[in-house]
Amino acid sequence: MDFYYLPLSAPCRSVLMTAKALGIELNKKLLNLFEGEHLKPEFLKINPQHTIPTLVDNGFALWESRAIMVYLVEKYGKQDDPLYPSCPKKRALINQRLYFDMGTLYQGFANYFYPQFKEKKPADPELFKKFEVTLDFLNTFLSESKYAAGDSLTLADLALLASVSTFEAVNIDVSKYEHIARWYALVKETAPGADENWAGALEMKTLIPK
Ligand SMILES: N[C@@H](CCC(=O)N[C@@H](CS)C(=O)NCC(=O)O)C(=O)O
Repeated sequence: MDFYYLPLSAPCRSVLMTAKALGIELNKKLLNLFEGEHLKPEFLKINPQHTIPTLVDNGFALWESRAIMVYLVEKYGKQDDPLYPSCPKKRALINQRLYFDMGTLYQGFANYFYPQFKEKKPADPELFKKFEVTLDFLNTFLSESKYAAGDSLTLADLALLASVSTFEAVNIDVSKYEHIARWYALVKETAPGADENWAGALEMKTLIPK
């Protein structure tokens, strides 16, 4: 399976951790966004939306990290795999966390951080406050269970771990959020592929404005 990615990208890292958890070997292909490789015709043929991560499984191309994660478990995981169990309620909770991670938490971070490195704008305290509201939500979710969506590690933890590692790498302190801090210490040590995730997250430091 070809996997187009960059280590610093949080969505790419969550797929890498999923593959690791499932014991899948990916044929990793670095795609350098900073050099515009994602806009070349050969990549646009695979993914017209030109985003990474992108997976190509025997001619079947898929992008959107959380869709890739779910595909990998459904195609290559165990029956009723604990990463994404078949019980509709358990699955629904995992999906809720995945959509929250994409549309609220990471979006809140991106709204605050991206203008600083993309447009060289100063940090906006109002946008930071809005981002903190999303961290409060995550803290509340994590006060209810050991892992992000119940008593065991699921895809929700892998996606959220990739995001929170990115925050830590760019010096956003989550230690004041009691439940995030407890959960983060746990998954950062124990999630499959956590080391590779952290090594990639550290590359985000290159984007911190000087
Ligand atoms: N929601 C998408 C986000 C993908 C995304 O925006 N990836 C960035 C890198 S982290 C990218 O490919 N940017 C290049 C572009 O959008 O042209 C996912 O989770 O896969």
